[in-house]
Amino acid sequence: MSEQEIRPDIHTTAGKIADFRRRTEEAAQAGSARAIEKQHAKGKLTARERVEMLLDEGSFTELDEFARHRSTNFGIERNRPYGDGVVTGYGTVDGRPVCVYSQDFTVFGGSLGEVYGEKIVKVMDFALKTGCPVIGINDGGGARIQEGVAALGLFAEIFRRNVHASGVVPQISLIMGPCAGGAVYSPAITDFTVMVDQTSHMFITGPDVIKTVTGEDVGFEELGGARTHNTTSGVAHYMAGDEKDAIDWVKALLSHLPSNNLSEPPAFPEEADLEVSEADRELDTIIPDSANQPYDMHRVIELVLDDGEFLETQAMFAPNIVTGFGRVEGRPVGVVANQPMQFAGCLDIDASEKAARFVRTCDAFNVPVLTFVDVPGFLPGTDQEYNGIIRRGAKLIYAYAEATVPLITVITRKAFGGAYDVMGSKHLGADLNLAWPTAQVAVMGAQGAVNILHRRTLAAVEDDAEREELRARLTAEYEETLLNPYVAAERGYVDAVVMPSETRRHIVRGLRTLRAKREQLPPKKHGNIPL
Ligand SMILES: CCCC(=O)SCCNC(=O)CCNC(=O)[C@H](O)C(C)(C)COP(=O)(O)OP(=O)(O)OC[C@H]1O[C@@H](n2cnc3c(N)ncnc32)[C@H](O)[C@@H]1OP(=O)(O)O
Repeated sequence: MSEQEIRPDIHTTAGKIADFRRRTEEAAQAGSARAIEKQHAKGKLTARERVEMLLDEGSFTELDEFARHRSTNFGIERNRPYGDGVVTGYGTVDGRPVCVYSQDFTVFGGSLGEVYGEKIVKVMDFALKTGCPVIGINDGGGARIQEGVAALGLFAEIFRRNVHASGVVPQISLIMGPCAGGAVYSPAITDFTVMVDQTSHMFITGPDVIKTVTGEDVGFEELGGARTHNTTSGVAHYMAGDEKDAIDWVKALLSHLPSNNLSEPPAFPEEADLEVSEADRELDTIIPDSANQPYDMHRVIELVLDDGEFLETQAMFAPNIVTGFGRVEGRPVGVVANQPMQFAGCLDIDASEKAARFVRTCDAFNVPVLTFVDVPGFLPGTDQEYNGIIRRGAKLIYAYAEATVPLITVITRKAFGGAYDVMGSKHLGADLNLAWPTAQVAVMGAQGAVNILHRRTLAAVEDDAEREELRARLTAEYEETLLNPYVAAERGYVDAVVMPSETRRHIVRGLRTLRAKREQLPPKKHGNIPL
C-alpha cells in the first residue's frame, strides 16, 4: 500500500473525505483483533455487536466516536484509541427512542477513564433532556487505574446522574462481563439489572481480596455470578441464558414501560371481551378446599392477563412473592402476588423489599398495580427479627401508601394480620379491593385463634376426645363468624365479593375507570422511606 493510500492528501475535499473514512474505520475497530477473538471465544459479543442487536436495524447514531483520552501516565499516551473504550449514542427499540452506552472490553479491558466517563455522562444528560430510557451495557474492569482520581470522579458523576434520572426515565443495566468494585453502584441504582449466566460477574471485592482479608475461598461464579445475584442477593432481575436472551428480555421489559415519567406506557388498541370464558371459569375451582393446600398463583395471574403473557421480574429471588408485568386490555400493568407454593406465601424481608421496589417502580412510571393476596402473615423466626423485618417489612407499607397509580387488589384466600394491611389494602389507599368467596380476612387462622381465645376452656377438659370435639366446635364457630370476606365487605374494606371467574371482567372495568384517576400526596421535599 502506497504512503498516499494510507495518509490521503487532506488539502483536497476528496482527501478530507478519505481521511474521515479512515478515522471512522479505525474507530469501529478500536480493539485489537486478538482482543476481539478472545471476547468471542468467551461467548461474548463486542460492544458494537451488542448495540446492533439491541437497537432497531440502522437506527443507531453514535456520539463522541472520535473522543480520546488525554492521560499520560505509564506510557498510556502511546495508545489513544478512538472512542476510548465505550460506544455511546441513541437509536430506537421497537420504534421508540432510547439512549445507550456499551463498554468495550477489548479496549483497556473496558476500564473507565475521564473521557470515557464524560461520554457516558453526556449520553445520560441527553436521555434526561429528551425523556428516553438509558440502557447501559457493562463489560469492564472499573476505574482505569492509570487515570486515578479522574476516573473515580467520573464514576461519581455517573452515580449522581443515575440518581437524578431515577423515576424520570427508565434505566436498565445489562451486565455482560465483569462489573467490579465501586462500578457496581451504577447498575445498583438503575431500575433493572440483567445478568448473563456464566459470563457476567458483579462484586465489590474479588476472590483474591476476600481470601486475603477474611480467609474465605470463593470463586468468581459463586461470589458474583448471575445465579448468585438472581437467587441470593436479589441484585439482578433476570438471569439470561446468553446475550441474545438478555437483550430480548430488555426489549420485552421496555415494551411495558413509558419513555419517561410524564408519558404513559405503550398500549395496544384492544377491547377486552367481558363475557366469562372457559378459561375464566378455571378460577372458580383453583382454590383447594383445605386452607393448608397450596396452589400456583402464577396460574391466577396468567388467567387474568392478556394472552396469559407475564414477564416475571426477580423470578428466582424471594419466590414467596411474585412480581412482574403483563397487559390488561392491551395496557401494561404491574402484578404483585403472594405465592402459596413457597413458605405458604408468607411475607419475609426479601419478599417485602422485592415487592416494595417493584411497586415504587410501577408508581414512578405510571403503571397500574394489580395485587393478588393469599398471605398467612409474616414469616416467624429470630433470623427475620434480627435482620430487621420490622424496618425492612415497613418498606412495602410505604410503597403502597405513597403510590398514586391505579391500585386494584384481589384477595383470593388468606389475608391475615398485619400482612392483610400491607398487601395493598383499602386502608393503605388501594382504589378497588375485590375478594373471592374463598377469602378469609381476619387477624389469624382458626387454629391459632382458638388456641389463644379458648386456651383455658380447652385445658380444663380432661378427656382428650372431649377436648378435641370442643376444639373442632370452637374452630368451626370461629371460621363461620370471621373467616370469610363478608365482615370486611360489611365495612366497605372490600368493595365487592366477586366470583373468581368474573375477576378479569372486574379488573378490566376497574382499570378503564381508573385511567382518569388523579391523586396527589402532600407537598414535601421527599419522604423518608425506612431504608
Ligand atoms: C467507583 C469505581 C471504582 C472502581 O471501579 S474500583 C475497581 C477497580 N477495578 C478492579 O479492581 C478490577 C481490575 N481488573 C480485574 O480484576 C480484571 O482485569 C478483570 C476485570 C476481572 C478481567 O480479568 P480478565 O478477563 O482476566 O482480563 P485481564 O485482567 O487480562 O484484563 C484485560 C485488559 O484490561 C486491562 N484492565 C483491566 N482492568 C483494568 C483497569 N481497572 N484499569 C486499567 N486496565 C485494566 C488489563 O490490564 C488487560 O490489559 P492488557 O490486555 O493486558 O493490555
